[in-house]
Amino acid sequence: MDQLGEQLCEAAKSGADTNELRVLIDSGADVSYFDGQGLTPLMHASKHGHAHVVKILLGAGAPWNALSPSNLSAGDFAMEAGHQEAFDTLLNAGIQAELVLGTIARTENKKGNLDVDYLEDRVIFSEDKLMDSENKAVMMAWEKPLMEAHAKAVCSGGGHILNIGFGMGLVDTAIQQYAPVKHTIIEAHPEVYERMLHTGWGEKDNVKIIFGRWQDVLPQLKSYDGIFFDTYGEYYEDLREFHQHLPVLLKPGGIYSFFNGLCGGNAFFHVVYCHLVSLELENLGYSTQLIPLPVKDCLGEEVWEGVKQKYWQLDTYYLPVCQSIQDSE
Ligand SMILES: C[S@@+](CC[C@H](N)C(=O)[O-])C[C@H]1O[C@@H](n2cnc3c(N)ncnc32)[C@H](O)[C@@H]1O
Repeated sequence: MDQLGEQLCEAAKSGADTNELRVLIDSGADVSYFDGQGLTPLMHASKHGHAHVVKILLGAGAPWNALSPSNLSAGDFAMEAGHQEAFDTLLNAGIQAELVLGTIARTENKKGNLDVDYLEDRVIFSEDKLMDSENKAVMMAWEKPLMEAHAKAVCSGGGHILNIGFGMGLVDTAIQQYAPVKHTIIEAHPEVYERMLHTGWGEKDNVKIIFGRWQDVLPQLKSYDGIFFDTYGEYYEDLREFHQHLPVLLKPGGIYSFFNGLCGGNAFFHVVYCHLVSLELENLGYSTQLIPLPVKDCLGEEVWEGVKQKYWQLDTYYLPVCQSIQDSE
């Protein structure tokens, strides 16, 4: 047991004054210390709403994204207890750190894992899911209501719709219900593509399928009234890269949306990433509205049977609806 670390945890818990904290830190107390409960000084301060302590610890280099044994971060503790000032301070720290380092999403892809060779591996189709060769879910049927809501958003202006990532075809089936003038689908996995052809997607009058990675087929694309993005085995960086192309791909007045599974295993990290992606889109000239959709009821434990990783563990899904800031004014 580290005496100074323990003392710092106690001081953080009791909301000690600035001097006391400084003396401890200057004497070498480890701001990243985990006590017997697996909690850091920052988690203790956040849990008890001592915003001044949170600021000092963050300033001294305490990691904002450390996790407790139950996978909660300091921000989760502040959020759960309703400590607004501590929460805002941690949120700001998280956004700043991720803007500079992008540490979480660079090591985690959409479904929360590293999947470099996904496009070369076999996939397994079943009625309620599409899995990769390691039994990680590429797409699951519980997302159907979400996909229907995404389709409604991107089809709101009619016209020409682009969807990236066919998966189980849930969003594309929903898009078809809006009878778009033209419906372009990009799919990169050979077996998913084959299945699209087998199930008649290649024969629909208004559908154009482009086989390949979106990164490679960009020169074949036009501009669209609605765009949806939902790939697998990619990182936040890929989503960011895709966003750089929006000014060319999205027509004036168009609507863009994407599957918002960012850090879907941790409520606070998810909030950080919702802010981050909105900020980055704003820098490109797009406003983002996040529409809350409750998902708790369609996500019982049985849904995850046979699936290697739960890529979504939160009660509410925030559906992004993005449009040019000029259009939204
Ligand atoms: C999560 S699923 C999409 C689910 C779909 N939204 C639905 O409603 O069923 C992701 C799909 O993106 C495809 N994909 C992965 N990387 C891609 C890329 N770089 N370009 C195009 N498609 C990609 C995968 O093969 C998979 O079919």
